[in-house]
Amino acid sequence: MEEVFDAAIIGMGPGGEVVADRLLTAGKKIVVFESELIGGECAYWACIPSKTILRGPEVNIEADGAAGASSSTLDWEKARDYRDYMARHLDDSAQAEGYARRGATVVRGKAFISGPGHVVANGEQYLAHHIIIATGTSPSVPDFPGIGDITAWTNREVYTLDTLPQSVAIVGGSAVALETAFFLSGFGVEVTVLNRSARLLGREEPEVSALAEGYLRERGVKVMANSSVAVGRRGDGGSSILALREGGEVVADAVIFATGRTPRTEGLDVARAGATLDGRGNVRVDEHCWAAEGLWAIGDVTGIMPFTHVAKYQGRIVADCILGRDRNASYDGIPRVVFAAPEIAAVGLTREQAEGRGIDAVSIQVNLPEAIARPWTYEQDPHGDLGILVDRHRRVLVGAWAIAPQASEWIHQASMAIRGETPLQVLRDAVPQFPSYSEAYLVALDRLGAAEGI
Ligand SMILES: Cc1cc2nc3c(=O)[nH]c(=O)nc-3n(C[C@H](O)[C@H](O)[C@H](O)COP(=O)(O)OP(=O)(O)OC[C@H]3O[C@@H](n4cnc5c(N)ncnc54)[C@H](O)[C@@H]3O)c2cc1C
Ligand SMILES: NC(=O)c1ccc[n+]([C@@H]2O[C@H](COP(=O)([O-])OP(=O)(O)OC[C@H]3O[C@@H](n4cnc5c(N)ncnc54)[C@H](O)[C@@H]3O)[C@@H](O)[C@H]2O)c1
Repeated sequence: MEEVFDAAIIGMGPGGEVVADRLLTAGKKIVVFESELIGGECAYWACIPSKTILRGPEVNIEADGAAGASSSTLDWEKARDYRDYMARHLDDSAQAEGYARRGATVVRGKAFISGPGHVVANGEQYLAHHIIIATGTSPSVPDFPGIGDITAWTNREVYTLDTLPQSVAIVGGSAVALETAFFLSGFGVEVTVLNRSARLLGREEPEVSALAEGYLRERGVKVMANSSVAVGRRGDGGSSILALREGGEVVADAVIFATGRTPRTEGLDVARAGATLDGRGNVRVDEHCWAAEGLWAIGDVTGIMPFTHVAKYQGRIVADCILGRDRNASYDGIPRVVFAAPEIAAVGLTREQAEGRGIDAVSIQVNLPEAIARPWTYEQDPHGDLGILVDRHRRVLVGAWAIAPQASEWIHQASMAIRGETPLQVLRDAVPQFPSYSEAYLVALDRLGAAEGI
């Protein structure tokens, strides 16, 4: 009789790994398929190398601000070597052995679905009661005349760089563009950001966009708004030249495309197991991440919130559902952080989104040095801002953003307040540590209360 697995996981990025781990812990028999490296985009070409390599420039900027400290020259070779160590030198053999040791069948190869409960890889067919699609995304690169003539990079090339270029043009204006601009400018590379819209981080509040752009410019990054590439060509000495639709040219050693992602669903044949794709190619799922009978999808391939923490969360949801613990996913209050210097963090709704949902929301922005002590003890030329958005009728927080040191950490208070729908009176009764950035929430709530009578 043919072997039937409890679950087949296609794609072993952070989402797939969480499901695999939970099902193995529960004693389930699983088969996992990975066409590249176990750990996915995040571990080798995205979150881990980028956050590792950004740390040096961040420390340097912070050292310049701290009384009695000073920045020192960054050592690219040492930073690069540590990045490579953190990205496991692109070697996942320990991961593969680890899963095999725990009883999983590990298949290296590109898998596709041949019918309900049927997966094929390397010409072999595997049967499973549940199939989990966790195939993530690939970079989308715009097509324009001459793109083949220039040095075009995506996150893959940038986060495995061996030698730094002297100059780059970054096309895009969101998380990858900003983090990459901070990283490269921190290491002395001349950076131009070509953003096709009027503002950076266009899904966030306009205040966030303006502050982010200001910090980028402070680091010497040239930001060109409303700019898109018409034609590319190779210049003398091997440079890449971009002619812009709006007129003018940008010359750089390389062009980095930070222009979003495309779900990896091509050739997967999800329809054979009853799933459907939306207009962008994402697998459609319900609140359990259920796509069809015996078929689930998690992570970036769902297009819901393309972050590692969300892929992992959806992995927990699916594992629980498969293990008979019915569970719904909720996407309220999930943090969105750009690891720049300072960190840019946001959570919940923007004013525009709140208005779109018919919420009567009021907001306030607090400049941290003017409101609390921590920025002054942290650095000599203190900076930072917090914005909050409150539902006037329900008297709960519905959104927040912070651009300040360590904002990726203390934004979680807003995250919990939004997810738990904590009443304002409870938030006002909180007793944050003195002197900490967290004190800013109290100031914001008090000022909003005084201004709006809530
Ligand atoms: C530069 C950059 C920085 C980022 N930084 C952060 C960050 O700091 N924090 C954060 O939360 N998010 C970050 N992200 C986003 C994060 O990388 C993704 O949200 C996350 O990797 C999604 O995980 P996933 O498991 O859905 O997919 P992936 O990590 O893409 O993994 C999918 C896996 O499936 C495999 N696969 C695909 N098709 C098949 C097939 N047919 N058969 C077998 N295997 C297949 C792939 O090889 C891959 O290993 C960043 C993204 C980029 C580009
Ligand atoms: N810290 C983090 O959590 C983190 C860090 C990096 C990336 N990510 C995630 O990775 C994913 C990819 O990030 P991203 O910044 O590449 O994508 P994105 O989809 O967030 O943004 C794409 C950007 O490229 C621009 N763009 C798209 N097509 C263009 C074109 N033809 N010409 C010029 N500009 C164009 C868009 O206007 C936008 O600014 C996102 O989901 C992001 O959330 C997360």
